[in-house]
Amino acid sequence: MKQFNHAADTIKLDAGIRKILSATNSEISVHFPVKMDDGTIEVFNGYRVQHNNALGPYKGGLRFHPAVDIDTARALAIWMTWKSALAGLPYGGGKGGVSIDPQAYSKSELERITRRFTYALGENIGPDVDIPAPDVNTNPQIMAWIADTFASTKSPSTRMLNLHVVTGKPIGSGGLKGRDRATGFGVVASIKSWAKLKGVDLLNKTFIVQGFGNVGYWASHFMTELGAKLIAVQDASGTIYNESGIDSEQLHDYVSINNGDVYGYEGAKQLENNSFFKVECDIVIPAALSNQITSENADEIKASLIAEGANGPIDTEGEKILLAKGVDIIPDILCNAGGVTGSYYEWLQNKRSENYNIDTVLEMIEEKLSVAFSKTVESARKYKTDWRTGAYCVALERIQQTYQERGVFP
Ligand SMILES: NC(=O)C1=CN([C@@H]2O[C@H](COP(=O)(O)OP(=O)(O)OC[C@H]3O[C@@H](n4cnc5c(N)ncnc54)[C@H](OP(=O)(O)O)[C@@H]3O)[C@@H](O)[C@H]2O)C=CC1
Ligand SMILES: O=C(O)CCC(=O)C(=O)O
Repeated sequence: MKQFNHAADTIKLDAGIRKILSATNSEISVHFPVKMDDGTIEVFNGYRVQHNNALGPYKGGLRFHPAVDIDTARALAIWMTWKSALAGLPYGGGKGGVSIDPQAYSKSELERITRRFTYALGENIGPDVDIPAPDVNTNPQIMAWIADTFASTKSPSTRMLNLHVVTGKPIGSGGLKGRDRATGFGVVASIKSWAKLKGVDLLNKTFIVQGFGNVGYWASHFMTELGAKLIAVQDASGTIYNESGIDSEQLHDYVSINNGDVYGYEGAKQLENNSFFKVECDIVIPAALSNQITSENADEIKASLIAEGANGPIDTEGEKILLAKGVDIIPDILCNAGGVTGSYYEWLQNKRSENYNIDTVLEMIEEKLSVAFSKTVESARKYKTDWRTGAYCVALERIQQTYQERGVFP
């Protein structure tokens, strides 16, 4: 809300629209029972927050993590509204999840948890209402279970018209070729735009990545393709470092047989967790959770660029320190918008019964992000402000325009 208020002041946002955007439209909290493998019943807490739908159906991921609660879902839903608006997509913002550690459950328990959660959400989601997608600890398999459960509540004649209730599905179930890499690809597309703007050659530039899941791995993959060198990675299991470079593909193979963890990878040495952000490098890519860079560690960062793959990785105090040091920050709502943009093309291909090829998808994502990057930089120049505020201003102006054209009530 601090970020929103600052941008709202900057563009002198209409007072009524400011009130509307300061509140969420709805906050759904469900408690649903699931039978465990041993026959006992557990009751889970799930959330879906729908912030605003002035531009189109609510859109945003579902997270399965012990830290998910209504506040997390609210912050993430609000960011989705700005992100979709900035990328020029016909969506509003929503986000949600279930408060669980998925590692504590078997695959069949996770399937039942996902299906009961979907059932509990009922008509609050739908292809033209609110369209979930993958986020932390959720994946194409989970999306397929959601699509199947949601569609099975419809009459047989309309079942197939409901599968795009979620994006990020497996390819065989209407998923988009390239949605798996869309967010990491978009992070690197934004870094390329930054490099072009600043006249920086990315060849041999060093980078570090926090989080080596979907976003962290694919960002590393595309950075490596450009000739940049990955030198440190941190995930929940620990921190690894090799100044001569870490092979992102080998690490990915290792992680996939090591319970998702980078810890123990032989091609690098282990570091203390609190040394991660101190690593001497050119670019930092946070791709894990929120509030990782704060007033406690912002001063330790030596890079000239932070590309926010994660949502909200830098808190407002940490950001002030970084901006004062002259560090460039590509804000989350721009930098990680490749994911929701890929989701948009999946939704569109489902609606149109089409099947895009991967080169077309990546081209379309890069084009949208390059436009969003230019608009952000222009807006920051116009309002003499930082890039995050510039990006918010673009998003808020678009939403303000729609309210002013249509009247206050969507
Ligand atoms: N998936 C998408 O399309 C999009 C994701 N995002 C954002 O990107 C971020 C990552 O999402 P995604 O890659 O999908 O999620 P994944 O679940 O695929 O990966 C999450 C990664 O974060 C690591 N992690 C978790 N907790 C910590 C911690 N305390 N310290 C360091 N690392 C940690 C995990 O480590 P471990 O495996 O050891 O638990 C894992 O490597 C999130 O902020 C998400 O909201 C943004 C836009 C789209
Ligand atoms: O793909 C989507 O719809 C949303 C992705 C997401 O949750 C995000 O951008 O944070």
